[in-house]
Amino acid sequence: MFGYNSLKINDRGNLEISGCDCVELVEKYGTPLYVMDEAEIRRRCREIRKKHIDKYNGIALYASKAFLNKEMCRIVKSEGLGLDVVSSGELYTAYSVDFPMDKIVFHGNNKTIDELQMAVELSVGRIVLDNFYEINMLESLLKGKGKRIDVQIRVAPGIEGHTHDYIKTGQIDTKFGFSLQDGSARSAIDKVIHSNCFNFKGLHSHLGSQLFENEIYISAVKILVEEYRRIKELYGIELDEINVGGGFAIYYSKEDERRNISFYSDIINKTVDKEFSGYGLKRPTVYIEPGRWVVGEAGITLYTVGAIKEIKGIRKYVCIDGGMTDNIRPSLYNANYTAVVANKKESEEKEVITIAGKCCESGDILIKDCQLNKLESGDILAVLSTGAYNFTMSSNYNRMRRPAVVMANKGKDRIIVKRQTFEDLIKNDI
Ligand SMILES: Cc1ncc(COP(=O)(O)O)c(C=O)c1O
Ligand SMILES: N[C@@H](CCCC[NH3+])C(=O)O
Repeated sequence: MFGYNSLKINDRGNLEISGCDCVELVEKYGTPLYVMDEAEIRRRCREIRKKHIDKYNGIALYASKAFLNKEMCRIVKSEGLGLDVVSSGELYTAYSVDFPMDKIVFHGNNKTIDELQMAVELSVGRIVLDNFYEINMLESLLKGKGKRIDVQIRVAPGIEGHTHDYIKTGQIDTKFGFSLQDGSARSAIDKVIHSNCFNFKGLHSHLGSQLFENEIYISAVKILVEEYRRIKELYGIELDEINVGGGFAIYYSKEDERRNISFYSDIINKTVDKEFSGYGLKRPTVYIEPGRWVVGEAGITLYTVGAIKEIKGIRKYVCIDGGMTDNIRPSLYNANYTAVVANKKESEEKEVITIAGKCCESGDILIKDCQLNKLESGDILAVLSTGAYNFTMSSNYNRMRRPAVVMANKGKDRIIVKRQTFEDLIKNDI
């Protein structure tokens, strides 16, 4: 269905995800409900293993901000990928299930002293240095301990991807990393090389998210290799690693083309081969950090249709029992999604509707003007490709309770995150 591996319509006319009937899932767990296809997540992890780790001797970190909870950590651990974390909360979640700490890379543009301390104490694999404030804090922490840690330095290469402004990160004007244009990256490199607290492993750049082109990674590698050449010339050092970040795109709606991992990993690795050998430099280990690509298409959200309001000649609103609290992306980035009716066969009778959430915001619209089967109150609606940046960006606005997350796997389902209760909502209130 739409080329999704996870989804099909079964004999009853119901949507099925990884062999689980969505109507039965709703009867069992209620709505709104996030459902993730475990087999699809694992298939994607294995594709990354085969097409990047094994093929190019590379390293892949799952960017945990896309979708994280204890069970996801266990899956990533069992598939042998590393983890990119950006906060002590993400790190703690991984720690709680014995995720191998040496496979964790700690990012972030404003890590606190407590976070750095935790990262050092737990001996995470790499810290990605983002600014001078952090370098100084880490040095003072490490000096006391007589410890040296492995670091990468994040640089902003000064190139712009074709994606929403809010999810571009490679341009000059960004809060992330050291600028290559104004000399701050070079000062940071100098400081790190001369410090006896750090083992400088390589440079990191992340260009943005939902990037459909792969040429942008060629540009990034070409810019970064210049620095590797300069570092060798100036300091006589050849760095072991290069980290090109994540950003690989997925299918949300019919404007999007589906990308496989090789579309990105081949061009990245081949460019690294060519550029580094071109300068007579040793080939560094290539790190990639996909988040969305691993989980995005493996997830759907199920809703129950409630109120339906038609403004004659203008618009028909079909309201669902969730909205911007479980999927902020349409309101935040004008993101497009695809919806399907999950509890009845496709019929001839179609209509153009706008799917609205139940929050007190006019902007709480999940999909504007989409064509669907005629819907009635009580029908089940599925929004597709919600596996990334939905659960992790959910909120309690309007005191909505965060939905449960169910893992579907070849006809079996299990709850991996419980639905919040009313008691959860007030438990920290004094
Ligand atoms: C440093 C870093 N790495 C990886 C990612 C993962 O991005 P994506 O989910 O687009 O692959 C992000 C988020 O954009 C990021 O900031
Ligand atoms: N949260 C964003 C992507 C940002 C990724 C993290 N740097 C999204 O939903 O598309």
